[in-house]
Amino acid sequence: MPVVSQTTLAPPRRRGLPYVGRTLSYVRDPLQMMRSQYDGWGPVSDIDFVGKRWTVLLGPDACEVALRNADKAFASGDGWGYLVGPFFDRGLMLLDFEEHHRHRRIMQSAFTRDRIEGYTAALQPAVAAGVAAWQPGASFLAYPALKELTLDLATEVFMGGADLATPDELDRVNQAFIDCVQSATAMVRANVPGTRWGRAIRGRRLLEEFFGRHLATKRAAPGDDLFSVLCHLETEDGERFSDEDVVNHMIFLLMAAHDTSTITVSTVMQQLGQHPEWQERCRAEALALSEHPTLAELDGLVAIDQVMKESLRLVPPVPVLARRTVKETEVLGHSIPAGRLVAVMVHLSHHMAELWDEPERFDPERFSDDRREDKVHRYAWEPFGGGVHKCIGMFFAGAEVKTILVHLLRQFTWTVEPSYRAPMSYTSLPFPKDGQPVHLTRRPTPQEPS
Ligand code: HEM
Repeated sequence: MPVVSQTTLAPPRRRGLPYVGRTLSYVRDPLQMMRSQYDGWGPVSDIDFVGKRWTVLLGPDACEVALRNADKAFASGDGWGYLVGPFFDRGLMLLDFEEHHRHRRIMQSAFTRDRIEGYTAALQPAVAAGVAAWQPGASFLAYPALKELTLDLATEVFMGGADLATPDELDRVNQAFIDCVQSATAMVRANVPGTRWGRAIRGRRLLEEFFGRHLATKRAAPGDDLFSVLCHLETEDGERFSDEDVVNHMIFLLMAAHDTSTITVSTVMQQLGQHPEWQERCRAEALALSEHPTLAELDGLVAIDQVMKESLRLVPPVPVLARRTVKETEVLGHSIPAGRLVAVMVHLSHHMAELWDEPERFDPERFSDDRREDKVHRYAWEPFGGGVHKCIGMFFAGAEVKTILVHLLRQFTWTVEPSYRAPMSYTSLPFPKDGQPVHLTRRPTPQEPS
């Protein structure tokens, strides 16, 4: 049966500057760029972006077609591959179809509830100590402090502790990740010294060498950290990851987990700093938990959960998902040829007045049981994506974000100017360029948790 019907039209094309196209508009203000694209050109249209022609999908109906991928026309690896492929080569998100299914089946056992309970337990002392070391002040830069904290947590939970490497080496590993991620919107996409792409190539080499060097130790002794777990996973049919697979998956997992969780907590801190009533509600929940909250306790949080979801709505850490068509296909009456890069712009769905009541307002209760605005459309709220590539670390991410928030709320209070709008960078995953200052104060008489 033909997938593309006789009545389909090519998507309308919005022309921009040669080669650069709409890249600068996106980097300046992605939401504004998406809105103007949707209002003027509809849910399916073509643009030039970072040197290529892309079909842009906007709104939940169009995003759903690509993410559900019913006719298996959209490949993730070839889409993301254009943006960050050489640097996250053969990470789970870069694999497709049968091969993706096989690797995801093996990796799934690293993300069972039991495993996440183990990782969450390992997080608790590390978060408590990390947060306790913060030096409060009137212009405390929340974002870099959170980034350092989540990197330390990744070292603990993903790699099995700081014994693996010296602080200097960990700094180099961190920088290598940053270089790899920042390649996404590079205009020069070749190994030219001094360019983002060139730095990313060196970053990838450093990461391969780092994980390759520690692999034998992890293979030799089973442990509870993710690196060891990946080395020892085996399905019922005896399928395991090769050494190369483990290195590729580790590099991708650390990238996938790090900036995403950091920006989520950072957005929550901004919002709670501007909405003291919500900060107090969340603090009351945090103080009611045991010293080292279990996964079940974190699951029972109501206000903190709503605030986290609302922050992920306002600032989705992955605003656009990349795909490439492997055959001609159709989206909402528009034909898309084989081989076309496709940008699934989920960010806009989070801000559409058709889906959300006053979308620009911070209103966590929209996620409460009696409102559930996110249920208006299956793809209205999609910070973790959808379909077969939906984030495998979603539940772990929730546990990590909540753990950090619980410890922050117990140890500190903070405020943020009501008029403050974070100046965001969108050259890779979003982050506040000014480090997101907050007025942070240690709580005078921290109540002992019950
Ligand atoms: C708030 C934090 C996070 C957000 C918002 C997030 C978001 C996403 C999104 C949107 C995707 C889908 C990409 C696509 O379809 O193109 C994804 C995939 C993925 N994420 Fe996350 N992520 C987060 C945290 C994590 C963590 C903590 C881990 C691991 C511990 C992780 C591991 C992965 C992996 C392996 C994939 C690829 C899944 C596949 O292709 O089958 N993520 N994530």
